[in-house]
Amino acid sequence: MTQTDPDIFGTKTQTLIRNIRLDGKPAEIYLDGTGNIASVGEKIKDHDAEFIIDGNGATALPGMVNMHAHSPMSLLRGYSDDMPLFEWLSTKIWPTEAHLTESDIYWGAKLACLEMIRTGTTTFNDMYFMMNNVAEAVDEAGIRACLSYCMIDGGDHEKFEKECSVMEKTVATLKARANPRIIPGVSPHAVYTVSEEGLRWCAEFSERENIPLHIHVDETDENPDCIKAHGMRVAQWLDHCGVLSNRCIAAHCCWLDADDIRLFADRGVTVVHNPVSNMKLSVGRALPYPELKAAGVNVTLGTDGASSNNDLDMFGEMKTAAILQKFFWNDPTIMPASEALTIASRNGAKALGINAGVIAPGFLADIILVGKTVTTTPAFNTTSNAVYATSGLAVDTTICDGAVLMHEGFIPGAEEILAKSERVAFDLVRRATA
Ligand SMILES: CSC[C@H]1O[C@@H](n2cnc3c(O)ncnc32)[C@H](O)[C@@H]1O
Ligand SMILES: [Zn+2]
Repeated sequence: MTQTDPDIFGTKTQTLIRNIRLDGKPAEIYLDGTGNIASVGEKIKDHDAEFIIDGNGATALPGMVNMHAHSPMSLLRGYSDDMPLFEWLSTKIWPTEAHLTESDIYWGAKLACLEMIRTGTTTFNDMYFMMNNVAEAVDEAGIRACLSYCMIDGGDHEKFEKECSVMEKTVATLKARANPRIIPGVSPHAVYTVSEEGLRWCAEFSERENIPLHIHVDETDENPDCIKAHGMRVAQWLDHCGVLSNRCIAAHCCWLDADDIRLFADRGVTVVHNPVSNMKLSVGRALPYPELKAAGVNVTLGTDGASSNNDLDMFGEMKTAAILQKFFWNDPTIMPASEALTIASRNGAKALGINAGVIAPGFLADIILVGKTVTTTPAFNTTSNAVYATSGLAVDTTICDGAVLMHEGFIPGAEEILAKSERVAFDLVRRATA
C-alpha cells in the first residue's frame, strides 16, 4: 500500500486521497471502487481503502473536459505553422492526411491521450477519421471520449452515400465496444464542406441514435459565402437543415451575431471556445462570450488539434480563454477564474451527458491533483492559481472513472508511446512528401 505500488494503475480500486485541498480547504476524497466518488470531507474515517494517495498539499480539481479535438492530428504537431486556415488545410494538412493509415491514427491518438492524461484532461470530444482506431487508443489509455467520424461530402452525392455508410458503421462499431467511457457521436465537418443532404442526414442520424453532433461553425467568417449560396447566415442555414438542437456541439463560433446567439440559446446548442487555435490561425474575432453567457448558452472549452494549437493542455487553454475575453471585449471582469474552470470541466460534461465535472459524492471519479509547486504558491486562491498560474504539467495525478492513470507524473507505457509516435509521424510525412 505505497504510493509507487504499480498495482495502483489502471483499475477501479477503493482509494483514499488525503492531504489535499478542495476549494481551498483541507479535504479527503474516498473512491469506493465503483468508478464514482463515494465521500468527500475534511477527514474520512469510514473507508475500506486498498490504496492511499497522499496529495502532499495538492489541489483537487475535476478532470478537464476538452470539447473540441482531432486527436490523431497530434502526429502533425509543428509540421506546418503560421499560415491562414484554408491555405494551411489545402496545401499542408489535407495532402498529408491522404496518406494516413489505421496504424497512424492509432498512434496519433495514443500520443494525444498520453498528453491529455499528463496535463489533467479526463474527457475529450473528438472528430476525425478511422475512429475505431482512436477508440482502441482511448480504451487502452483509460480516458473518456466522445468519438465522431467526420463527414466531408463536398456536395458530391456519391461521396455523400459512402460517407453515410462509414458514419453508420462507425457508430455501430463504437457501440459494440460497450465501453461506458466511449460515447459515439456524429460530425458533419462544416457548412463549406458538407452538402444540405449531408447536414440533414447527420441531424436526423444524431436524433435517431440520440448522440451528440459535433461541427465547426463560424471559425472564420463563413457568412458571406453561406448567404451567397443559400441566402442565409450559417446559423440560420444549420437550423434550416435541422442541425441545431441540444445535441449540437458547435466549435469556434467566433462570428455569431445577436440573432445567431438567440437561435443557439433557443435550440439549446453548446458552444466550444477554442481561443489558442483561433488566435494562432488569426480567425479575426474572439468568441462573443459575454453575449452567449447573457443568453444562457452552455459555453465549453477545447484545444482543437495539436497541429493548430500546438498542445492539448487545457490549463493553458483556460488562461488564454479568460485573458483573451478580457482583452478583446476590454473588460477585466469577463470570465473570472472560477467561471473558466467551470467552462473547462462541468459545462463540457453536461453537454456530453456525463455525470462529471464536480467533486462530490455520486459524481464520476474523474479527478486530478495539481501538485503543490512553485506556481501554486502562495495558495491565497487555489482556483486563481489553477487558471492563471499553472500549466498542465503541474498536474501530478489523473484519475478517470475511479482508475488512477497517472500518479506522481508517472504514466505506465509513456516512453514507448513517445518513441513509437515519433517514428510514425516522421514516416507519415516522408510518405506524403515523397
Ligand atoms: C476535423 S477532422 C476533419 C478535417 O478537418 C480538418 N481540420 C483540422 N483543423 C481544422 C480547423 O481548425 N478548421 C477546419 N478544419 C480543420 C482536419 O485536417 C480534417 O481533414
Ligand atoms: Zn477543429
